[in-house]
Amino acid sequence: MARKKPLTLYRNIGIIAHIDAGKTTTTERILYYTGRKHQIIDVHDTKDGKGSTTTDYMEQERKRGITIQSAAVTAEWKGHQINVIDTPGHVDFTIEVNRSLRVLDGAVVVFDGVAGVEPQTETNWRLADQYKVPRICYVNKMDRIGASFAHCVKGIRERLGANALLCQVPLGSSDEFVGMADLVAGVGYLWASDDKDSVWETVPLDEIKARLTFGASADNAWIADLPKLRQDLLETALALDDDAFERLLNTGEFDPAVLKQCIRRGTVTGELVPVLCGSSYKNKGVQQLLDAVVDYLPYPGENGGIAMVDEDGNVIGEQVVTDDAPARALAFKVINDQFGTLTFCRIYSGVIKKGDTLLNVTRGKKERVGRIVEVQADDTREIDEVRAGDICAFVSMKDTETGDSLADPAHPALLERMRFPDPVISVSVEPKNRNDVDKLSSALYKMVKADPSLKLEVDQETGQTVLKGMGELHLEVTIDRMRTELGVEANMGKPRVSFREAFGKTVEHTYTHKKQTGGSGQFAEVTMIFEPGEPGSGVVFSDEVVGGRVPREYIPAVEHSVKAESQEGQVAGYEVVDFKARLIDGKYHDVDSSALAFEIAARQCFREAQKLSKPKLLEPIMHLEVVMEADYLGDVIGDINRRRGTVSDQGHKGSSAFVQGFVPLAEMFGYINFLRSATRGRGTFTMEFDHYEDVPAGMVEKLMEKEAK
Ligand SMILES: Nc1nc2c(ncn2[C@@H]2O[C@H](COP(=O)(O)OP(=O)(O)OP(=O)(O)O)[C@@H](O)[C@H]2O)c(=O)[nH]1
Repeated sequence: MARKKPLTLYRNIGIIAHIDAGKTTTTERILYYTGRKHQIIDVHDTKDGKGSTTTDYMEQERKRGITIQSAAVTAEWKGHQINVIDTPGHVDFTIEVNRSLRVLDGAVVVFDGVAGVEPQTETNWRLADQYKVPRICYVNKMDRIGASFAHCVKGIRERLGANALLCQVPLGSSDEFVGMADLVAGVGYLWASDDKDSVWETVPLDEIKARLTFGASADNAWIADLPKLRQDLLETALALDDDAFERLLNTGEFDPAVLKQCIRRGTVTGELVPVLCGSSYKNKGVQQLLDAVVDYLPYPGENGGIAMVDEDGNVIGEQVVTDDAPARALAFKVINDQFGTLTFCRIYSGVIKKGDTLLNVTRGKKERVGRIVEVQADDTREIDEVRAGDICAFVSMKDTETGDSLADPAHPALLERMRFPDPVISVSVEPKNRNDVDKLSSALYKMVKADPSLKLEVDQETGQTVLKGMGELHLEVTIDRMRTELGVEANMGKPRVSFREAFGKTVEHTYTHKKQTGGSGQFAEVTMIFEPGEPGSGVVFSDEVVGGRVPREYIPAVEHSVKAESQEGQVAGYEVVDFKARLIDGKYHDVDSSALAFEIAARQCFREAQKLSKPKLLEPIMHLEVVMEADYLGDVIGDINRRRGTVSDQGHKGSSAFVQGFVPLAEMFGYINFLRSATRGRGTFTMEFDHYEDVPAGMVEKLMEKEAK
């Protein structure tokens, strides 16, 4: 069967922003205006427990009012199929944004018109840069008191470094926000009311001023400048087309279709970032935003295909987005709910039908395609086939995890993998009810499978199950979700920092393992050099033995033993990272040597060498940004210094102040409580992992004492 809708009529977009900028509200309006939903339920209402928005369907989302789970929803607009992924704003869930960006073709970045560019917007913006995702900026909440389009645009230009192209400017702000000037079409839109079905009147640009009755606040200065702003837009956009640009300069004329093509080309290549405005809550600007998604964001493949890699991750080719190629898809999210496993995939090429068999190339396992569903948040619709460019979920796949490549078994190919950060914080987890041990481990396994920024370990000494993640909230939410989604209740221990250890200097060391027990004995000797490596270089083993002084068959035992032992360092039992272990010499005995003897010798050699190397303890350092009223700035900075932090930037944004800096995670537990009391509940902060750093010499014991409590 041929394709029903050409690829050019598809848009796979993400909605990304800082927490509370209005992503969920905007997604809800998109669903309303595209006719998928007939009643608007506001986030305001759900926080009061009055209803449920389509994307915030999980209980704890309603409770916390933040979108934890990103959900993919499908909508139709002017003949286009728009797949929207709503992503959470909280930094502990960056992973959600990360994996969405990997499979999307374009993004709408939502700003709170009052707050402007916020820390998480910056983080997400940089991620979108990394994945080269074309963007449109939508300055939301123009109806709020204090909204300033000018301030927001300044932030987009200066803090994000974007070549912002003003395609719209607001007409009025806060309760005077009545519409917008569309600089591309050269007209203004004035809404009759805030009602969701309110219509707008289209007014010529030069009549706008006369129609507006409100005063000249700073953010209304635009209104006097509309003709100039339009000229700026024309010149910036048409500069991408030599002929059109020349015509504009010589005659003042241009073809509106060419103007849109230029904006589209500039957006797709990342040279331009169109800026729009509106108020999703007051139902203004969402239809225009949808128009811009269709007009300016790329269709699947317009911006190139997806990289294919070899087993070491080296790029070996590109898969073009087309139906006429073997099936290739990337799993970007796995959700377990009461109906089983949903594996969300982006199809890059080919056609996949119900009943097909695919190869999970990453794991070398076959997967049968049972049911295929298109997802409209908590509502799913079954479909028979999916094609290049589609986003869908496969039901009941067994072995596929986030980041895995699926392909036609006759044409396997690995697609570029997603990168996930290592977790920096851990908690011990035990079942509330003693009989639930098995249920808990299977639930934890499911959670970890669905979220690659979680890790599960067993503490060697205590035998406790340890869950590792990206932040306190991340772990709390995971435990909460196990309860609500899988019905397993668990108790969490105290959150602990994932410290690491490293060799302090290069050490050469020999260890002889000799044991005589009755008959046969044990004998092995190894001489090894341990060298500290660059951050991120990992554990590298090299066999440099000459003349068979350690027989070949025992070398894997040495390597295995060093790697296993590096999981528990000599400073305080943390993983030892980034070193090179060189096996340079050794001795053996014809009768008494064995793999086990060499394993023991290597283990002891590693332990003693690490102790001799003046080992270092490393701790995760977080990037922190705090926003508060200016009066509290001094207290907040003083506190950062007390927590062994450093301030990298500080300043004022309107009546509020901000401070940025770096702080050790070990000093940051419960920071929210400090901030609440120090700022009378008005301060907010975001924090994310930045890098590992040596713990200062005098602090190691103190920290370890604190950890032991
Ligand atoms: N005044 C005003 N409030 C808005 C607007 N859009 C959203 N809000 C409100 O802002 C709050 C946050 O909106 P959400 O849509 O939940 O924001 P979000 O970005 O999805 O938040 P997270 O999912 O928690 O990251 C809610 O109380 C919304 O009603 C707007 O245009 N104007």
